[in-house]
Amino acid sequence: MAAWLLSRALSGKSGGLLPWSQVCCRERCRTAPSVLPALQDKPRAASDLPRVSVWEMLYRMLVQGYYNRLHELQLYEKQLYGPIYWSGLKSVSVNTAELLEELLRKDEKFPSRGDMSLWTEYRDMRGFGYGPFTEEGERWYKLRAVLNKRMLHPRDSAQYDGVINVVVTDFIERIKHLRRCSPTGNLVPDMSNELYLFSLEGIASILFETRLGCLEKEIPAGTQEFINSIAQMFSNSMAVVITPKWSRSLLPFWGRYIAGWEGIFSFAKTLIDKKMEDIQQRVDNDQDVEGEYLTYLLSNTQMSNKDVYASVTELLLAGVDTTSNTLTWTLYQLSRNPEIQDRLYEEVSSLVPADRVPSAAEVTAMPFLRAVIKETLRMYPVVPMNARIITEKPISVGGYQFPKKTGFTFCHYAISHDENTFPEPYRFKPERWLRDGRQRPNAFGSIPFGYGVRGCVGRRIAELEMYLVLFQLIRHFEVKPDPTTGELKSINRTVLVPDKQLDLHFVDR
Ligand code: HEM
Repeated sequence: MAAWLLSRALSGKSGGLLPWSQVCCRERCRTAPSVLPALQDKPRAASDLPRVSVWEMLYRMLVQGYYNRLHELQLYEKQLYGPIYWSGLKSVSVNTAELLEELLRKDEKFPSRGDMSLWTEYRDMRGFGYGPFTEEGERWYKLRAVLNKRMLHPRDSAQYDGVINVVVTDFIERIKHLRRCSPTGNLVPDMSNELYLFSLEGIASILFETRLGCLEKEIPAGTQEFINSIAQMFSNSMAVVITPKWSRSLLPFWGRYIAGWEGIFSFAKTLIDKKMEDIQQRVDNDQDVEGEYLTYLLSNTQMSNKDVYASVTELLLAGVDTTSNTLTWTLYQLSRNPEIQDRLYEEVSSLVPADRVPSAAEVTAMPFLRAVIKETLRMYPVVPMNARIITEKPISVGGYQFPKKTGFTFCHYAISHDENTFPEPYRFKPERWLRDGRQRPNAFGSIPFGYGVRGCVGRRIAELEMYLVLFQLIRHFEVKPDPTTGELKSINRTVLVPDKQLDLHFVDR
């Protein structure tokens, strides 16, 4: 997901880049504004704000090597320039919860994150439609109205607990198998990879209504090719953004990038076409058409096939790395905080009898389980920055007046590490989210799924997947760190990922 962030960062339209630099900041530190006092009635001109030039951004990213720590740059820039500043020519970085709230409450009817040409070009070439990520304006609005049904409301997503629980059960079996293969009998190497396979299998079983075999001992060849295609598309995206169009026939990146998309779409299309044939057969035989999400899209809506291909593919791409990396960070933190893990175990083992798997209603009613995921997403917002372009009219934010078409970059990572909102921001403290009489943090301090009508459509599914798998993992195993792993740092690969492999011990309860 988040291709738009990649292209914005590199085109200088975004706020989030790098360093901890030695670049002289003395002057800027003196001039960094705070937000204007509410008493000042006349908004100031946007040109009064400090500005990070495109060259500074490039220097920090390429020379100082912060290209993969864009989230850390948000913290540094806040010190340097204050809570709101220009990044490049067209984008303004917003770096406090209060300003973020002010801006998002003024968001438009058809919110836009900006240029998505990195993804739309392939769809245009092949005549596919656009999905929820790439579509804009009224067409996007209508598309979301269709996609939201059966997905966004907790009541709708709850119906997938059976499908997800089957995948979770297979995942637990896989963990047991991997443990047996290790010299100590309980070590599972490379949890990020395992959780990626789990997340792909989980979301595909909802979207395609079929199993891909990611959790089998031998992953089927077609599924492996699909996984490789996704990796190929993402790994060539950066090169495609930074190299000029004229070089596409000379350099290998564009060809590989397109080949990645071809593999992704052809796999998705095959599965969707097959489902369509099944539905047609049932209709021809006067049988009821029953099914999950894909059946709903194919049989109950006005969507054309090419729109279904695009939407299902985009939902799938958005739903794998996000969920799997959040789970990776959760297990990492739980392994290092045994007292928090014990408290979670107490909750999961006391609320559901040991001989059955939990339902959606049961896991969503577990306050500590929910708090653990919420705290993980605060510390490691898997989408560490986001964006909006306000296209229709001028807008004032923080006492400054911006012309229409101004882009805004949201510094989610820095905002969710602001110690004014979250005391001890670098400590994993799920209890800060409990509704037990304590004061709740500012809601805009951590909005990992975005906000408003353009917010994450898969949020409820993602939460359900994460609750169900975490429940089973913690009920079955005590998760312990492997001493060779040490401390993990987060790096930015459009989503926040660990800088090295995470191996964990799974000891039977
Ligand atoms: C931990 C898991 C996830 C996180 C943290 C996450 C986060 C986000 C964020 C921050 C956005 C941008 C929202 C905005 O601009 O206001 C987004 C958009 C989106 N997400 Fe998720 N997401 C997750 C899982 C999923 C899953 C499982 C799916 C698919 C079922 C999904 C599908 C999408 C789609 C399609 C969009 C674009 C929506 C639009 O533009 O209308 N996400 N997500």
